[in-house]
Amino acid sequence: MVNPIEVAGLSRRYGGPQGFEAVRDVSFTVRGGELFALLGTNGAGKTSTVEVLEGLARPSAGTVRVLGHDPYRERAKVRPRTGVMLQEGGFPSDLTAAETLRMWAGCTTGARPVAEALDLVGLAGRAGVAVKRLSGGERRRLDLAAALLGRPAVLFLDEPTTGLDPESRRATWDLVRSLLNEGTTVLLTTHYLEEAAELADRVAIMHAGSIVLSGTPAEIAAAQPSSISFELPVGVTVADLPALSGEWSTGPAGRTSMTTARLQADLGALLAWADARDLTLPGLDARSGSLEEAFLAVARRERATAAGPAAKRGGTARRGFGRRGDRNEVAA
Ligand SMILES: Nc1ncnc2c1ncn2[C@@H]1O[C@H](COP(=O)(O)OP(=O)(O)OP(=O)(O)O)[C@@H](O)[C@H]1O
Repeated sequence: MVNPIEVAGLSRRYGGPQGFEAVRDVSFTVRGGELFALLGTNGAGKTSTVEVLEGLARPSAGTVRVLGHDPYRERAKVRPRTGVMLQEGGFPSDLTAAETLRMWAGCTTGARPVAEALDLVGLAGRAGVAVKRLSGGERRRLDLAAALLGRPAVLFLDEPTTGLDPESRRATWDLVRSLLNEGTTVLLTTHYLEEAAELADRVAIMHAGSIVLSGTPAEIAAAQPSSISFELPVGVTVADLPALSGEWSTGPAGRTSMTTARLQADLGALLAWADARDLTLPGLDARSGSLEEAFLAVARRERATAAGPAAKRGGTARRGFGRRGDRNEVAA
């Protein structure tokens, strides 16, 4: 069976052949009923990638297939079976929420009843309110309702919960989970790592137009080192601490920390050392690697790259990071 989303060697350039390459040789597949999350810092190329999948732009190189079709050339075949929630919906501000969806339903094959779509996103009580009077979070939910009108087989969600309060965000997650259970395939971009960890079957972290890390959230987290940190007790210096598998260092906030691939053994040894001296380690924190750590490591490398002489994108010198063959993939 064909995967609902197939991306092979995708590149996207703005400004013609000599222009700026925002997406470079990106490949991934999304299986049926799966949620795939694209993560990355601002400007990493997520939206530029998703726009090609949505059929809004043509690739400069490579191929994309959505439900087995080219979403740009075969838009008429793909569009009725996909739902798209852009970063900005841009609905006319004088129409009410219900009128907006009715207008949208007019252009949608086999649309759900408007009342059902409003109910799904928790806006049933706001049906008669003009878009301009909805809060930012309510507008975001109206965008989602519009994307769901056509009962799409493939749903593109570009930062769907930006501006939502924590309760609405969780309600949206529940809705996305129920759509996944019904077999919908979802491509999500988000800046909320908790959201990706909650919802995604697989994630890819983009940097400077390329995928630099991909796998399940658990695989990515497990590939990150764990850490131990605490405040030095009075009268103790870093030199007094036991020698463990990592190096101790003291950060600007005065916390002493160590990264380790052997969290349990190192933590046990540290606690035994403290017990033997009757010491309390204030603010002791021990944590396993996380998706957030992986993301921050990518962002740190980005800053280091940007500070170096090879920082210019679109030029020839882009040393070391994110190049083909230089990827840090946890799993393909
Ligand atoms: N129309 C355009 N013309 C030229 N450059 C563009 C255009 N649109 C985006 N870019 C550039 O392409 C790069 C990728 O942008 P894109 O919007 O895809 O990133 P993103 O990962 O979605 O970022 P964000 O998280 O901020 O939404 C950025 O450097 C951006 O400035």
